[in-house]
Amino acid sequence: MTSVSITAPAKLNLFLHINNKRDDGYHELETLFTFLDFGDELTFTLTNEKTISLCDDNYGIPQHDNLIYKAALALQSYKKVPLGVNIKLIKKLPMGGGVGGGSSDAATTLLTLNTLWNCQLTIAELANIGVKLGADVPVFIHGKTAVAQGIGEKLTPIKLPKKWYCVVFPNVHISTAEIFTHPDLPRNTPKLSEGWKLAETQNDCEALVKKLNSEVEKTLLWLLKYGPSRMTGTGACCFVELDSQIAAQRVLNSLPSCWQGFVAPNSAISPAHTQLEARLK
Ligand SMILES: C[C@](O)(CO)[C@H](O)COP(=O)(O)OP(=O)(O)OC[C@H]1O[C@@H](n2ccc(N)nc2=O)[C@H](O)[C@@H]1O
Ligand SMILES: Nc1ncnc2c1ncn2[C@@H]1O[C@H](COP(=O)(O)OP(=O)(O)OP(=O)(O)O)[C@@H](O)[C@H]1O
Repeated sequence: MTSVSITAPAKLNLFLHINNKRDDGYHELETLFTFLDFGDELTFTLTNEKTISLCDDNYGIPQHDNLIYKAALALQSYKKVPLGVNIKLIKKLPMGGGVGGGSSDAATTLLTLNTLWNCQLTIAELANIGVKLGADVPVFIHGKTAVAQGIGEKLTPIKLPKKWYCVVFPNVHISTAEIFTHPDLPRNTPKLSEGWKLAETQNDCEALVKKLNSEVEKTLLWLLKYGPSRMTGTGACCFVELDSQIAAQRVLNSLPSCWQGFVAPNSAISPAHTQLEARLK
């Protein structure tokens, strides 16, 4: 049976501005997404029955709630696919960490099964299925470093220099919904003007998350020793950007044992796309 392993990469929000709250409760954002060359590992094995099954070393998410299962089911129903799949997940990305693990798993599932099940959907069609699973899924489907607007689905690709990141998970899981519904969240950052500079941006969730979670505040302060530190998404992961692998690894080597972390370079194209393309050649 055909079997293929593909990475579901982490993302970082290099900045995250909240411009407005919409009537449906979602927020208008401007955010810069970059992918990291590090992520969950998903192995897909096709089956002749229509069953979709997931094996995930018990991460505590029931199968029917898992975004991987939901993504596979959504594509199978949309294209009336007569085949099934067994999916094995090796989870490396912290859940509720702001690195988009669940969304990335869902996007990698849609991209890979589109190929393995020969669905022939376009990227736009897959993103349309994906956005119903989460606001972050489309950027992983498009797979290019981009500034996102809307709720995160209107994407403008952008080029960034290669950098290395040390990403730290302070062992607190933060609910995205809790932050977005909090009365103290700032929601009126003006839209970016032409010629904006990264140094003039911020993460609008950071002050609130720091106030609610002292571990996040401690992590940001600790990282400041090595360079400007920032939180990704609604947290809890925080990162520092460095010019070399050696410098990033040095930060990780001195990480207090109460936190976890990883080092990775950014990747202009999502590793999931690069791996799938290499497989198709
Ligand atoms: C904050 C980010 O991580 C930035 O990348 C994302 O926008 C969140 O994306 P996500 O986790 O895929 O979000 P969803 O699963 O769609 O939504 C989680 C929760 O966040 C809120 N949410 C999400 C995105 C957005 N633009 N406005 C929101 O208010 C939703 O009301 C929902 O209650
Ligand atoms: N395959 C999956 N991996 C991780 N979380 C999943 C998955 N499927 C469903 N979820 C649910 O989605 C929630 C958010 O998970 P995720 O790891 O994507 O958070 P996050 O990194 O904070 O995302 P974001 O930055 O997009 O808000 C989890 O708490 C979990 O309940």
